[in-house]
Parts: sequence; C-alpha cells; structure tokens
Amino acid sequence: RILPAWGSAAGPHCVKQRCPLTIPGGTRQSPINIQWRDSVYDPFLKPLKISYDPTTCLHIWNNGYSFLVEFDDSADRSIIVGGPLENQYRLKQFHFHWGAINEWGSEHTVDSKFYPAELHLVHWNAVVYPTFEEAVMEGNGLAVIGVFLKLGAHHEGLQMLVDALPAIKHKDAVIEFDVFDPSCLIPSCPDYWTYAGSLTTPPLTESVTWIIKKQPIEVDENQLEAFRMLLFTSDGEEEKRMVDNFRPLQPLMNRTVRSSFQ
Ligand SMILES: NS(=O)(=O)c1cc(F)ccc1F
Ligand SMILES: [Zn+2]
Repeated sequence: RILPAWGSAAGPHCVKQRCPLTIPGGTRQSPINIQWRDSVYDPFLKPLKISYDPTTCLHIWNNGYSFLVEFDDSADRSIIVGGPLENQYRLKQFHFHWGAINEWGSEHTVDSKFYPAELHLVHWNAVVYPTFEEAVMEGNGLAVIGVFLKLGAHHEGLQMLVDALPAIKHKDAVIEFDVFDPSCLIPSCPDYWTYAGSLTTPPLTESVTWIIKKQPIEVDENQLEAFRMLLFTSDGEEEKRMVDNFRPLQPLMNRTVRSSFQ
C-alpha cells in the first residue's frame, strides 16, 4: 500500500530537503487559527455519530514524521457519519502533532492559542471513492477529526499508546496493535468547529472536511514527554528527536468556520 508521502512539514530537517511551505494557488489550506468570535453557529449541523470497532486496529508505526495507528478499512466497520458530512467516512488511521515544549505543538490554534499537541483521526469517503489514495485527491474525499491535548490529568486510554512508543522509536519501526478503541481519545462534549481545508503535510491536497472538537482531552507531562522520545531518524542514523512536527498556520482566505454550538 502506497500511502501519500507525508513528506515533512516545515521544520529543522527542511534544510536538507525541499519542503513546500505553501502550494501555488491554494485557497483552502490547513491548519488555520480558529477565531472563536468569527465562527458562525449553523443550526443545521448534525451531531457527529462515531462508531468504531476496536478489533479493526492493525498496527502502530513511526513513519518518520509522526506515529500512527492504522485500521483495517476494507469494510464499513469503523465509521463516522452526520456532523457536516454528506456521506459516511471510514477510519483509516490516527496520529498526533506535538511540540518540543508545552507552549506549542498543535496545528490548529483557537484565538491564537496553541495546545501542546493535537490528535488527528483520518477518515475517507468510501461511499464515493474506491480507494483512500483517490479520496485524498478529491474535495470531499477526507474527514479529519481534530482533538486538542492539554496538560492535565493522566489519560488512561492514551497510556496504552504511550506504552508502545519505545518499541517504535525509530523511523519505519512498526508493531502489531490488536485492539484499541480510539473513541476513548475523543472528548464527550459534542461541540465542534468545521471548515473546508487540506492535508497538513504533502501532498497538502485540499480534500479535508475538518471537524475540530471544542473540548480538549487532558494528558499528563510524562505522556507528552513520551511523544518527544520518538525519533525522526532511522536506526543507525544520527538521532533527531521527533518534535515540532506541525505545519505553520495558513491564511483563512475566503472561508467561514462554522460551529455546531452557540
Ligand atoms: N495531518 S493530516 O491529518 O492533515 C494528514 C492525514 C493524512 F492521512 C495524510 C497526510 C496528512 F497531513
Ligand atoms: Zn495530522
């Protein structure tokens, strides 16, 4: 399976390799700052319905940019529907973005405030498109749920992922991950913002309906530190800690962010 190359977001490694900071003619790039008072309440937005089957979990791996947990998306077993979406979308993977310190790390900001990390649950429109790779190229191809992580209490569900991280320290390391229900990482509050955007790493395609949860989840310092122990680099290469793997904010252009709440 060829996944769209993550490439790299702007970061220290950009010195060595070309990194597209913006794509020419991009009108709906991500991430963006969500200015709470400029978001528009849309009473027609439905509640988001999330039904994940924990046994569709396959493996957890370090792809040299983040760590991701991938799911069996060969059938409609882990799906989301409702919210701003016209079709149901299949869960393919989830991953995180984080900073070297707690002052920054998220990709989206709320009223220009960064969170220390952000979770992305990536889904694709298998009703309309035959493969994920094709959906990545289409305006309504993907739906990504964004969840902010803030420093606070220990997160039991996250700890299962954290315990697996030492085994995937290096780029391309992978371990089997049998059963995991990612809904334990999604806050109970139903409120979200939604807007039309893009992937935040290459190919940066403008194919994502973003659904950003208003309420963050709490994780503790040790759990954030565990993310920062991962490496961008492969075994045997000079070690580069995996931190600051977030893309810079992009212009809002002619977009409105809608809210599901007043
Ligand atoms: N950070 S992201 O959720 O926009 C994203 C998801 C993918 F599946 C591939 C590339 C991406 F950048
Ligand atoms: Zn992401």
